[in-house]
Amino acid sequence: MPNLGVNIDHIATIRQARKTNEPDPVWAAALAELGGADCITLHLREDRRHIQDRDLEVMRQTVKVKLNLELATEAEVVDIACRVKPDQVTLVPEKREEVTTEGGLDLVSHEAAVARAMEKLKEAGISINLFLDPDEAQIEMAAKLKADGIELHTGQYALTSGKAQQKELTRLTIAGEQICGAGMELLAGHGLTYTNVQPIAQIPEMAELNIGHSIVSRAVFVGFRDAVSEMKRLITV
Ligand SMILES: CC(=O)[C@@H](O)[C@H](O)COP(=O)(O)O
Ligand SMILES: NCC(=O)COP(=O)(O)O
Repeated sequence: MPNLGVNIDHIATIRQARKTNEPDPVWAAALAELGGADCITLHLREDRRHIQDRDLEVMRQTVKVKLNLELATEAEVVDIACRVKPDQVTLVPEKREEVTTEGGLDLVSHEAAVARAMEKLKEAGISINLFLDPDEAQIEMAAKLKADGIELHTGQYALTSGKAQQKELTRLTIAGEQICGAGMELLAGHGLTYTNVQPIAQIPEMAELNIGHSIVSRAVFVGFRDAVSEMKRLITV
């Protein structure tokens, strides 16, 4: 049964719509813990469209479960991570103009940049995951770089249905076998919802799912703690 990582970025998206101080993602993190979250995930984007440096600093002091920071390989954010020391980082690709993360890292083309970032983060004693598409060559490269874990990008699975979605699930399952076979931890996330999460949670050896947008959306109507509890129940049946 996987752990639940709750991504609180989009609480900060609402706050940044007015550039004020509410709603506070720090409150959301506390309520997520009360609702059963095993990990709090936040993404410090280069353009600071949602999470701000202050959010990371305060959460480092207040979050009692695992703190997972998503970041690109840019030196500026890598240096922040090395200073603040979250328990875990997940290196992700970033395009300034994208609405949301559109795919996994391309390790084959960006090996040097990823290796540079990993070296600094390792020196700071932080566990490192890479956010990848379910692609054999990418996973092989991640093993070569000695990543601690791989978070599989489930965005394509989430965007499809029927046979196409089944095919994506098979790709993710095969990638999961490769990841575990190489001794890395298996995680997954992006676009997961209350209706599509269960087949992903049942992939053998799935250690953790990171889920944000769908939980924040439901929380608007039922409250954050209940929205998290409901997701936790779904992935642990
Ligand atoms: C890498 C990833 O999947 C997350 O960062 C998540 O999607 C929330 O952040 P964005 O919506 O800004 O991509
Ligand atoms: N890495 C995926 C994540 O943290 C949450 O993605 P989403 O559920 O907001 O699409």
